[in-house]
Amino acid sequence: MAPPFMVSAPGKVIVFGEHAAVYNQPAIAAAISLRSYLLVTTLSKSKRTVRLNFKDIGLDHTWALSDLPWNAFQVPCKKKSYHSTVNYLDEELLDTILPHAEAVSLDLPEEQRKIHIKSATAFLYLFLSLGSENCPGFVYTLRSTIPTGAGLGSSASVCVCLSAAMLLQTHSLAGPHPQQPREEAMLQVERINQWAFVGEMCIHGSPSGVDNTVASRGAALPLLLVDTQQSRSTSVQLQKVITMRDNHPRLTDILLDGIGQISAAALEIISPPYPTDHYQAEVIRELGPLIRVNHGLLVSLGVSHPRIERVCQLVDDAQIGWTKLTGAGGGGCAIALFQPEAPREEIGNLIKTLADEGFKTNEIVLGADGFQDIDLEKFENAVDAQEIEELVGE
Ligand SMILES: Nc1ncnc2c1ncn2[C@@H]1O[C@H](COP(=O)(O)OP(=O)(O)OP(=O)(O)O)[C@@H](O)[C@H]1O
Ligand SMILES: C[C@@](O)(CCO)CC(=O)[O-]
Repeated sequence: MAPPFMVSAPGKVIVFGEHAAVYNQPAIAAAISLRSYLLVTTLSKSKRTVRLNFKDIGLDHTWALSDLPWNAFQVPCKKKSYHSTVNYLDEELLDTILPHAEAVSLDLPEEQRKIHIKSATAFLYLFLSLGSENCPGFVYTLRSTIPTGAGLGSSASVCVCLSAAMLLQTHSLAGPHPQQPREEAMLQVERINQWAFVGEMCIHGSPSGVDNTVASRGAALPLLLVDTQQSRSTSVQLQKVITMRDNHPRLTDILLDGIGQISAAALEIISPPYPTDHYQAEVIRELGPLIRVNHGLLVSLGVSHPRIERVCQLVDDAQIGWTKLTGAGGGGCAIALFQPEAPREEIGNLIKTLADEGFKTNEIVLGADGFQDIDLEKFENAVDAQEIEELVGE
């Protein structure tokens, strides 16, 4: 029996370019130290089931392997290989999956069940595409320290974990190992990324791929993250832009193009040679106004929220930095970049005011390390994000 193993992927913040990325504009995003962790346990031969235990969202469902629609995925014209590029969802395959995904959490309110069904759909699409009917039974236990629906790429990080785990299980990935040539390692990351994108399509409908790309590859920039604690769904925010574009195509395209130009300008500012300490301050001064303008355009697209506007107002009142929403908007998180000369005490006062008004703040650590030697039983039973972080040692 194969030993249990674990994979992990980070969340992200989009610094510039959300929404416009969906319309092929450039975007700049960074990985953060909040992560998802997926533990995969193989069952004994006699147990022919697959169990999804997504504890943070309260989803725990078991399917009999023989009940799943393997045949639909094996039809020669539908069969995908692990190295296939899949950039759309097959509606017929989705139809065969849906009754199985919709069998989860029948006793829960519709709002919560919707979240479970999305996760189950992404899981089943990947499992049936990459797995085989003769595989052993498995338990997939997921824990995440990334708040769900906060704009921090929780779904992409879950999808990267699922994709990486399934590619490992089918022996479609070699490594990573220290002697592995860089090109080979990048090819494997790209493979994980592509299948994660398939999972993202199951959850979001029409993602740009920026979230799963960051969760697969990583990147960096220091910021204050402010969680409005106002949950929302990315697909609803994406739909707002689609509707605006249907009603006002030229105007919407001007806004999206403007956001693309901001990302391109920001990329020039942060491009190599990377800023050393003595001109890091200059870089921040140049990026700051771009953050404010990018937010203004997102407000015009209709994807902000009164709680996000309150964060902008508090940072503006303190006159110590620039703010924008990050991710899909409609709630979720904002990011603040502080002026290099902003006094530490004033930043502290602002963080306190934000906390008093019910916002959760986090000075985010970028490009954090992976994990080692985790006690698997403690991991499964960890009560909350803090306990998971203590176990993984971040
Ligand atoms: N801890 C988790 N366990 C299982 N599924 C999760 C978890 N966190 C998120 N998901 C899945 O991701 C979906 C949330 O995705 P959504 O895109 O709305 O938010 P996000 O990814 O956090 O935000 P954004 O896409 O703006 O960065 C949920 O409906 C659920 O299917
Ligand atoms: C709103 C969006 O641009 C970012 C969501 O984190 C959607 C996407 O790129 O898929």
